[in-house]
Amino acid sequence: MAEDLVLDIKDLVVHYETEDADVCAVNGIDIQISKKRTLGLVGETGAGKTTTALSILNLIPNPPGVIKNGSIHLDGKDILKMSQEDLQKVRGNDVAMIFQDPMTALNPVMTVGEQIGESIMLHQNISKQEAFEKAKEMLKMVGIAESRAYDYPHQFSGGMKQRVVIAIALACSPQLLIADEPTTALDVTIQAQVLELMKQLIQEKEMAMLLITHDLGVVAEVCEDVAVMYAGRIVEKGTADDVFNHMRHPYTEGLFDSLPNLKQRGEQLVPIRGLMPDPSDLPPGCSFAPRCPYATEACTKSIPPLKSVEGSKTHFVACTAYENPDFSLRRNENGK
Ligand SMILES: Nc1ncnc2c1ncn2[C@@H]1O[C@H](COP(=O)(O)OP(=O)(O)OP(=O)(O)O)[C@@H](O)[C@H]1O
Ligand code: NI
Repeated sequence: MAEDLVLDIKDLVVHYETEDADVCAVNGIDIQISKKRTLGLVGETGAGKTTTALSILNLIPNPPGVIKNGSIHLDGKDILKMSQEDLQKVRGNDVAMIFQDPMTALNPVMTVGEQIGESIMLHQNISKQEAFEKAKEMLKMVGIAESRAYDYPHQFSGGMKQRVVIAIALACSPQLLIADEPTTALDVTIQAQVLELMKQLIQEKEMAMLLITHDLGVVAEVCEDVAVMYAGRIVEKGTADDVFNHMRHPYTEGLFDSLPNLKQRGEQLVPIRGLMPDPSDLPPGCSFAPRCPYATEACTKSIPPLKSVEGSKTHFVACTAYENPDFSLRRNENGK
């Protein structure tokens, strides 16, 4: 297991120190991802997901961003201690990142074949001609006819553009693929196809993937492991089965209750009351306490650590309520 570890983040703390505030975007998180596995990082807007992703490439804009603490090992190498030169190599060869809007990653005045070919040439010492032939193969791999290599991005639909972006990302055979809301801009049916493709490629190429999303439906589709992030902390993590079928954190329950598109739900949608706290002014104790239907005074006293759930090696939760051994979430009561 340990030798398969691709990404190992320990106690990462990232702030944005702006003129008028100290934004505590990421407040001490741990993430591990092994080969052939996908971890879904879920949470509301502003939870710190993208900040976490950018940290992995040491791409936090500085100023105002500052990585205050932590280590990030990629295949055993500490990213945060690397020289700029080594970092550049890692960015091109070991990690690839895909964003929500495929157009930002594509050049409108180059054919997609040329663009994929260019990415291949950055990593392999081959001629333009050979790279173009390989680009065609990559297109086929992502389900696009080879003949389309001669077309320009605007001739493709949104879903196909994102497939092209995936082909470019995979041209360097990265060990880790970071996908930040990769399908949010796509239609639901296309979304499922692109996710299915990514899932299949992770297995085939023996990569690891960090999939960032606010959509638990997407996580259910693709991820073996899940980390739920709230106000810069991971409040619950585990296998998809742990988090979907045996959830422990009131925030996770809140996310499920407010979700429109998960199969097993017959109930009414209930949004989580209130808003996530301002990360430059976090409340004392558990950050979710002000919105939590189960919160007691104890929850506002100290920040609950992420503790392993009794009897499980994979499931962790950060919630003071479990100091009472009889506590259980409303959703779990019937199932107990
Ligand atoms: N350059 C910046 N300067 C100041 N604050 C920033 C900067 N970038 C992000 N933040 C703040 O850091 C916090 C975390 O932002 P981040 O983008 O990591 O969240 P996220 O979980 O990815 O959200 P979303 O789902 O909206 O993409 C937010 O409060 C955000 O406003
Ligand atoms: Ni984001």
